[in-house]
Amino acid sequence: MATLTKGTVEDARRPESSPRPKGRENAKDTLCRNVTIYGHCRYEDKGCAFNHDPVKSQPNSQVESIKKRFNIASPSFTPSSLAVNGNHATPKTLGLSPKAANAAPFKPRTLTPAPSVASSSVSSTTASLKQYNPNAPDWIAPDAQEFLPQAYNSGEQNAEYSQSNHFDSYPPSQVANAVPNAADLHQNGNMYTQDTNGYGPRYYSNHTDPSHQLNQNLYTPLEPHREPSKPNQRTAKELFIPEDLRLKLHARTEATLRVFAVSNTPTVEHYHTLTPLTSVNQQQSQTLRGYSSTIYKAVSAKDGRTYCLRRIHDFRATNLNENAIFAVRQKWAAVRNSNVVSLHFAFTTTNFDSSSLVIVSDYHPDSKTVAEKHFNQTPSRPNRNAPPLISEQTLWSYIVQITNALKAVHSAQLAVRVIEPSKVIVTDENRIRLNGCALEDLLVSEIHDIADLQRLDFHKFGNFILAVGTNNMSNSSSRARAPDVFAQNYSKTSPQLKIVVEWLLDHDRPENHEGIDVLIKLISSNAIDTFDKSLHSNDHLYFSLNKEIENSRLVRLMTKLSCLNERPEYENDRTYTTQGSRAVLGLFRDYVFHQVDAQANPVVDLGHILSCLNKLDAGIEERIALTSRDEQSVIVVSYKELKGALEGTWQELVRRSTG
Ligand SMILES: Nc1ncnc2c1ncn2[C@@H]1O[C@H](COP(=O)(O)OP(=O)(O)OP(=O)(O)O)[C@@H](O)[C@H]1O
Repeated sequence: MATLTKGTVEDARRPESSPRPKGRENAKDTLCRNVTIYGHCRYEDKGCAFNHDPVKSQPNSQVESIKKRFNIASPSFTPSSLAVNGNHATPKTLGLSPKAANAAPFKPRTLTPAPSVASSSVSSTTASLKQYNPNAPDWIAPDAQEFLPQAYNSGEQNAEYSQSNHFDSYPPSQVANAVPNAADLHQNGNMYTQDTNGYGPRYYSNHTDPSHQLNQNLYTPLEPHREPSKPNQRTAKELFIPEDLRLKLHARTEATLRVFAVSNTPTVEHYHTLTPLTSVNQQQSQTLRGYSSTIYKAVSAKDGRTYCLRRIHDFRATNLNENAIFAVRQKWAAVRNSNVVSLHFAFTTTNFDSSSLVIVSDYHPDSKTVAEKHFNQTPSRPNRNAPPLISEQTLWSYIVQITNALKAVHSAQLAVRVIEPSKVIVTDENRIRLNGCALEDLLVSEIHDIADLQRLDFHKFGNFILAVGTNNMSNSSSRARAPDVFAQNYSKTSPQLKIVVEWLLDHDRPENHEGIDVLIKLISSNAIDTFDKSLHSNDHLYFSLNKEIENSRLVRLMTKLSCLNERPEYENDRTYTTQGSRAVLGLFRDYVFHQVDAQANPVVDLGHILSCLNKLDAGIEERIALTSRDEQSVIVVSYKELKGALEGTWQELVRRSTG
């Protein structure tokens, strides 16, 4: 890296001018500045009196020493104008320090052997500084661990990650405060104790040669092949999560956070901020064994998560089936299946205006019941007699998912008992979950044989498919005709569908003992199709996640830069951000974010910003010229050096932080 301070920048800005030494006596011993700056001097053969051979001008050991001393840590680099908190500081205050000015020829005073570049360390750097100027301030940041690619070895990878806490610079306690459930993240993913910017080893074991270094500063297009768009057709959106996915996740966040400004709902047990999800009309319907019910989302004071509370109105404690309450806590809470809404526990309360039974389950934001999704008549579908048919593919997907749910429930020696379009919720595109589990058990205290209840689950499952496939969830007389209507709708395209529905409906006969495994065989071919689609969608999410990894490392990087830049109050040192590594980082911030054009209009170029930050994060060898705002100081620095400066300064800050 070349550091050009006020003394030298004059020459740097004068296009390769002939040097004008004042005293020519010792000129032959002095290395020509054009050689220092440009690598050669045009006036070498035209009478320039200075020395043009760096090797001759210095004893061998000193050449390396010079290189080393003129680096980002060199005390002579103090930009003459670096803004403090956005204000342009006066060049006088922040200009070239007198000590640095004394160092103009960059000539070592003593001819001691220089330490090798490879073994640079705090002490060696400081030592060379002392040779250069014994009075140089010791503000140099401690050397950071440079990005040194390691041989990739999956077995050792985790060990390395867990040990390399020197990269982890975010104090865990602060993260825990900022991110809810950070403790879980620590346990499960050790997410915040890894290499800060997400860089661990990226080498394959047979590619240990550093010349095979990967371009880690580039976004990695992992998606499957598609027609490449022209550069002018590319948009910033391609760098981020797909718009439809973003909107979907955003809608979920909104649904979770949305509450009424004024609410008179009470707090029950440790659940507060109860917000009804059921409309008033829905509350009045008494579809649950004559009880009316209301669904709330509520926040648990214990863990801060949002749960779903189903309140059964006017439920007398004397009707309570204690065995069922116990089963919810013990058995149902243990059923964890991707197609069942997980139950947690149930309790009675008098905190509402009447005594109530409350069942606590997982909350799935922005979900609808199957009835709401498929049976609602809308103005766009005025012909009630001919609602659009649900596709065969969706129907198979529902069958496979409910079979998966029943497999888990029946294996736990339980029965669902309520499988209706209003008690199955759609939580994503065609993703359904049984939402009526344990309801009947809690509301009715009759004791039944579990095998009978499981058999009836199949029959109810068959009725559910009929209702969805015929777009009819109404009374039993129309249900009687449902199999024929269903057959008309689907038998031509999928005879197997008819066979499965008939098999399910046949379970109203007590002597039918065929269980879930027979059903799984019947639907196996379609289960494979559904599985394949699910894997495809999983892949798609991974592609999106990959982009977010690239972006999240930049957030961490920007967090560091923001913490380091402009800290005039730090240790009461108003010059903290205006010297050495911090000053260079300040210039880099200007270079990345505060670009202007020739007319001083701001240039906002996302591509430039992302590319610079990625290069910094990867610490590549590419060099850039950073210029102070008053254009009086220029420093040529590589991203690798910038990264070292950033990490070192950050480590220093974290060590001193009280967090
Ligand atoms: N666990 C849950 N997470 C998120 N939303 C839910 C959950 N359970 C139900 N909901 C939503 O609450 C609303 C009401 O659900 P509910 O099960 O009471 O259906 P319903 O049509 O009102 O049935 P009923 O008329 O039998 O009470 C629906 O919009 C549903 O999507």
